[in-house]
Amino acid sequence: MSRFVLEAKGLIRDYPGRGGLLRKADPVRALKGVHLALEQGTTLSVVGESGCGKSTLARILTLIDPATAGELLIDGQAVDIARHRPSAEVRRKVRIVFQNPYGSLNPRQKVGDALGEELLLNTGLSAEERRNKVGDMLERVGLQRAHAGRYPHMFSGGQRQRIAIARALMVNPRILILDEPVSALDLSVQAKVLNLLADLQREFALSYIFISHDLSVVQRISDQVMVMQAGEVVERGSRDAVFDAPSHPYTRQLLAATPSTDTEAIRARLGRRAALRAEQTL
Ligand SMILES: Nc1ncnc2c1ncn2[C@@H]1O[C@H](COP(=O)(O)OP(=O)(O)OP(=O)(O)O)[C@@H](O)[C@H]1O
Repeated sequence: MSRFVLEAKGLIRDYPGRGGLLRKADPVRALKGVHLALEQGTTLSVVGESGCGKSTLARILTLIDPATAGELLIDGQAVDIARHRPSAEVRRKVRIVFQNPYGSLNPRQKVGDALGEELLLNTGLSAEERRNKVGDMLERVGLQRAHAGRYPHMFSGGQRQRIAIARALMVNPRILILDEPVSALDLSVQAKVLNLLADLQREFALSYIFISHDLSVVQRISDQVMVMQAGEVVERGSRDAVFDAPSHPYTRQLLAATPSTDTEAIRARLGRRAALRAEQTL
């Protein structure tokens, strides 16, 4: 059996170009042959600036959108990436959490119903068993059983993201695709949600693809990091290798431009490396 829970090979995604009246526009190639391999129980972060193709990649890995070409393997088994909707099996194994839980939760549906619906669609549990499981999961993500009767607007942003994570976990997935999951949250709330994700990963042996433009967040959560620029992977490696000794100029540029105080240490190290390199070339 493959040691990778998720593998993508040569993923290509073309979007139709926006043409004018007189000319047909060329397609936009958002992914230009992306490879990735996610090991069981680890976190692989995908970083890069807006427009580099991160969300396109997330949507293909969850089979929300089809790829134009390439291969995708889940637990070593090839899945059909030309499909527009994931099969029930893939939907159970790979779940996505978006940046804005408000957008992904139905404002008119009680939280308990949103979570219970996952069990109704994917399991044969009775109403009482579903209620119990929903209550357990709400508690597990730091909320209360009674919160099941409330609507999404009655929660803070951080709580709503906990609800989105709980919903993603209802059917015991193996892989979570986290698409900028803390980018809309205040720094202190970010830290709590990141801690929750780390605890859940250990407890449920989850594997994460963590998509973010924020290097200080990526540094906290990742095992492996891959850097994307304009639809291509320009650098990949362990977190420490990428942060301590970035080999691609674009990665160095991203690190140098990261403003958060959290990354003072990164920049200090980068400065030390750059100084060392400069000394060596003298
Ligand atoms: N539906 C679409 N039609 C045409 N082009 C698209 C479409 N969706 C994305 N693109 C283009 O594909 C490229 C990658 O976009 P994508 O949204 O995946 O990037 P991203 O790194 O997730 O950016 P952001 O963080 O801003 O969401 C961009 O050039 C974008 O303009």
